[in-house]
Amino acid sequence: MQDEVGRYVITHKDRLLRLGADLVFAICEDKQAEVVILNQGEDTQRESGFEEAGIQHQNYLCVDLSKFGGTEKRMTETRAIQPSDLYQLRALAEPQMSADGRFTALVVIAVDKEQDGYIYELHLMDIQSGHVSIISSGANKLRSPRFSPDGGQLAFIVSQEEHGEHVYVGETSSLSALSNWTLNEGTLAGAKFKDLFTKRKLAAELSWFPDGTSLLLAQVSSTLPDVKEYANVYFKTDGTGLLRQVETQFWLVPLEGEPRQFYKQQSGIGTMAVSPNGSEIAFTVQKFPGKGSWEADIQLVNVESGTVRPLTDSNGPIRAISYAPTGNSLVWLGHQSAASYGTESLWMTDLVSGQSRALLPQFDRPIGVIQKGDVSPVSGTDRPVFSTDGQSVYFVAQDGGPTHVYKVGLDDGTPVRLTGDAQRCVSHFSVSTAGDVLFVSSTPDKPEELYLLRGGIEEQLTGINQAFCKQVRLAQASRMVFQGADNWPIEGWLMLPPANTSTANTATAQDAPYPLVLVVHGGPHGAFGCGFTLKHQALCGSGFAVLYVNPRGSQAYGTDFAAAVIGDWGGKDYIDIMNAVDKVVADGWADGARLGVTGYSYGGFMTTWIIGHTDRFQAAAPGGCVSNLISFQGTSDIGKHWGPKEHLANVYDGFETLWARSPIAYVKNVNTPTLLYHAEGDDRCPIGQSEEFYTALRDLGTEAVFVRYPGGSHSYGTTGKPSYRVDTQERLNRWFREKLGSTKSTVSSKKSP
Ligand SMILES: CSCC[C@H](NC=O)C(=O)N[C@@H](CC(C)C)C(=O)N[C@@H](Cc1ccccc1)C(=O)O
Repeated sequence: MQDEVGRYVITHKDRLLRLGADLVFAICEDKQAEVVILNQGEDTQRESGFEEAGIQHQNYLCVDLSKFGGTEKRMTETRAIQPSDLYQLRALAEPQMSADGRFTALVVIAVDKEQDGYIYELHLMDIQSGHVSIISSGANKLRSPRFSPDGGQLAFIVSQEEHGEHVYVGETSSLSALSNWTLNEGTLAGAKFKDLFTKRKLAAELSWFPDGTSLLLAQVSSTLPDVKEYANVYFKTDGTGLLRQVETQFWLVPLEGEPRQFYKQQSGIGTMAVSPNGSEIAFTVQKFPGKGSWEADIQLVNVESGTVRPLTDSNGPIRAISYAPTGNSLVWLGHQSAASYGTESLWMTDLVSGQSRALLPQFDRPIGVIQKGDVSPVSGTDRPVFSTDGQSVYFVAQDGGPTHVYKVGLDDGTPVRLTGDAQRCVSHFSVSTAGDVLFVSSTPDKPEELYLLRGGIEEQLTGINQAFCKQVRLAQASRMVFQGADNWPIEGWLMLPPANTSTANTATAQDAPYPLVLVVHGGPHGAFGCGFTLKHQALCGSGFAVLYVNPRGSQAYGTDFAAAVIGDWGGKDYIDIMNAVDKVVADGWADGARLGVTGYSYGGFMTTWIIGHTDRFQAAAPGGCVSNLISFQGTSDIGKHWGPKEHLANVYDGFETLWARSPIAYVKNVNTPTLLYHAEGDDRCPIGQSEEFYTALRDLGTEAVFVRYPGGSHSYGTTGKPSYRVDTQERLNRWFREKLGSTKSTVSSKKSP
């Protein structure tokens, strides 16, 4: 305890006794560290099997050292971060706060190395005392924790493979008195939980009816025959596979008594919400299920009669719907554009007229979580929330790199940013009735933690990844603005390998120029941002500088910027990217003779495009790439409706245009050693796209390696088997080390990054 600990928090006194209480007290007194015993009673649950689940439950001990003002110092020995650190990192999701602001619920996800899967925990924290009860569902996915309107109950869903999906509910006060519990095979042995409702498959969400006596759940069943027959242009979706016959049933599930099915339909649903008086449900449906396009509509169903009323006649996607407290309108995320680069904004629909209007007509930025780093296997939580007085709406938006929580008045259209001005990424948020904002946030050099914004003051509530951060050297990201084609400003970030010192995470300017790996994002209408990205950190940990930029086409810089890549893949986007590379080489940060390039999806397209147009890179690693825009249109799940809009050409009357923009057309020019990687189950950019490019490279005698991951989907790199995720990054690190080396080279003057 070298003055590193400000407060020693112990959950149960008997644990301290086992450690030798007198000795601990004496050391703490000597070092002026405070001892806090959260629970004076005996720790009767300690042998609940929680440890077997492989999670360290002392996580919150680390947190509070900084929260309570303890001096935070780095351990004397740190090590380079590596791909397998995915096994150490935790993802945080779906934060919720009880109505009285006393409790928070949070889903914490860890990687289970042995089972090659994920472990889910529900953390219930008493904000005042800091006491945390942890309910582990092990390898069973736990989601949708929701407090009842008065905060007295907490419900959540656990998916248990062959046992179906279970909805559990318990009293918040009893749960918060628990220490740690492990959920086994459908029962919460000994805990004060009710196993309320079970179905084979439930839609993602769970909602309380306003009187707190029942829950809304949607059951989804689907069938897929052996021999499939399709008569629509659309027949598959990446991630879920071939189109199925789907039925959705809405259930009202009382805490006491029999569940009642009040409506069913022969199609799936998107999101749903309960009206403030509980009489009606709003839900979204796909508008043209056989077309594969993204238009959705809102429908309303009466809970008593089961009658349905269509509300909207929308031209674009609709998701994340929320009722106004008056029950007169709904807000949602989506857009009304036919373009392939349509950016989601914040909309409000009047429940009488069905008319919709944009609440942020001048704020041309994507609303919602569009990037959140690459650790978490689950999507962001970004449903807009009305203030209790119904006069304004809270939402998250990405403006350039950072993603923040904002608030907008219903009639003023000007967003006010609420979260601090750090280069940060808010990935999940919720708002209490008192207006407290609970959110999960990360930065390029700090993984996800939970924060509370109350009365204008922001407080970090957890330190779940803090112990890990103290073990490793993390690279910092320096924001830069480059000059792109037509002199457009192009935002990017340079990360340098952190110095091998025990005192700081600072980069070693004296070691420049570094071998550099350029990383290109997907989309092209994705965007890099400020989320913690293990890919970037692990490359830096291997000794590379990492450059990532948002070329034209990226979201978060306005519609015109996103549109500027349409019909021009490999054109000015390529110049934007290469100008950034030129700049960091010219400024002495990167060694122009040791350059690597990698990217996924559209980033894989750009990687294969780059090596067909320049020999400046010594190694390339395209992942989940598109190499042939012609075969893409007939084989990708979105090929037919999205491809022609993006490339302004289709296979029948724009063959030459598509060919001219296809990396495979330039494969003869490639001299760069290339490692291709792809998931075999990818239906977005089917593996044939890599097969075509790899086959041509080998046929032409160019050095190439092809790595195939069984199953999975286009998103296997964040949602797939952890061992495949780690393997991918280890191969990338090895490939670039082998081709670029990672040691210091000589020369060069440099400017500040
Ligand atoms: C629902 S249509 C959106 C398609 C989306 N493009 C957005 O710009 C997309 O899936 N793009 C693929 C590549 C394309 C099929 C050639 C892609 O790059 N996906 C990336 C990232 C991404 C996904 C969705 C929206 C933005 C970026 C990926 O999956 O990593």
